[in-house]
Amino acid sequence: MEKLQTYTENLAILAVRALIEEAELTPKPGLVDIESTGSHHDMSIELMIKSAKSLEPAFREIAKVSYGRVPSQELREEIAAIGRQGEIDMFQATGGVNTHKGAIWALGLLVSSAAMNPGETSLDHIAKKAGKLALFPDRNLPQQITNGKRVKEKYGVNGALGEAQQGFPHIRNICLPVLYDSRSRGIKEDLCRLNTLIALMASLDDTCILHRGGAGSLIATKELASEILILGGVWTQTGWKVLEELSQFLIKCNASPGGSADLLAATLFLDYLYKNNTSYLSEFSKYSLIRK
Ligand SMILES: CC(C)(COP(=O)(O)OP(=O)(O)OC[C@H]1O[C@@H](n2cnc3c(N)ncnc32)[C@H](O)[C@@H]1O)[C@@H](O)C(=O)NCCC(=O)NCCS
Ligand SMILES: Nc1ncnc2c1ncn2[C@@H]1O[C@H](COP(=O)(O)OP(=O)(O)OP(=O)(O)O)[C@@H](O)[C@H]1O
Repeated sequence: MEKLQTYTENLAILAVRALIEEAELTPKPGLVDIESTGSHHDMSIELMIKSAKSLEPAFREIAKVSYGRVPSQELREEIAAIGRQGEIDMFQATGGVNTHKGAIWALGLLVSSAAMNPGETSLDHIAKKAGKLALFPDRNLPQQITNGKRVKEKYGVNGALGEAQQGFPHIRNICLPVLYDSRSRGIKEDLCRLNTLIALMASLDDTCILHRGGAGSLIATKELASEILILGGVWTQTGWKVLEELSQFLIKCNASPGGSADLLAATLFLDYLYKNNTSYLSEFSKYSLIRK
């Protein structure tokens, strides 16, 4: 019983920590970070941190109900109800600003999957099992039109739902390999994470960018991000110059890669599981690496 409590508690703490570390990563093109609010006029770093912390009870509850279970229709709907309560908690904490809706979705599913199989060390399996859960329909989903639904219909892209249902291919095939490859070159951790974000932006059909900036913005974002990678990464002088160009471009068209930010946070969460094998992490001190 005590072990279960420690484990589910730790998963929730790590999910919040991933959100805070994503927000604090600086610089990030178009997104909220420590030095800039990017293309978001109603957000700040303080608001992002407050929002992240407000989500801990929802993640804890998701971990608790998922513990030792397998993906099923019943579990899917239980998680959806908790996720929606998490959204309410977020809006309450932020005074109505959508700081983390997409992140609740991705991290909620991954927390659930990690709790289903305590001790699972394959990040691939955790991401794929989260995808199996997302394949069950949520029959209680409110029938409201969202920004994501609008652009998915208009441009025929997958969006957050498709990414999850496919078992998070961007995390498995791009983020984790890029993050680990960058680290193996001895690059500073912040730059490894930033390069991972850029690799995501070069490939993801981010409905946040499509909704605010249209197809032209998404194409240009992907091109500039790809150029950074071709130039050798954000740590090269020429790569850094294009990164600055990308930031200016996103601000100019008021677009933001919110979906990529969510998947970076989800990658960091999986990375903590890998590094710490959290199943029995008992000495973890709450938010130990998080700035006050
Ligand atoms: C599937 C969700 C994200 C709704 O998606 P939809 O595209 O309709 O909505 P919306 O535009 O409001 O939000 C999408 C968000 O996803 C992120 N995103 C955008 N593009 C992508 C992408 N290609 N891949 C991943 N995430 C993306 C962005 O942050 C964006 O803001 C989700 O909110 C939902 O269905 N929630 C119900 C609660 C639930 O089932 N929770 C279970 C896990 S907690
Ligand atoms: N550091 C970050 N900065 C900004 N957005 C982030 C960050 N991290 C994650 N996000 C994601 O970006 C999404 C918010 O993007 P955006 O404001 O474009 O969405 P929206 O509310 O659908 O659009 P709009 O604000 O135009 O109505 C959140 O759901 C969140 O999950």
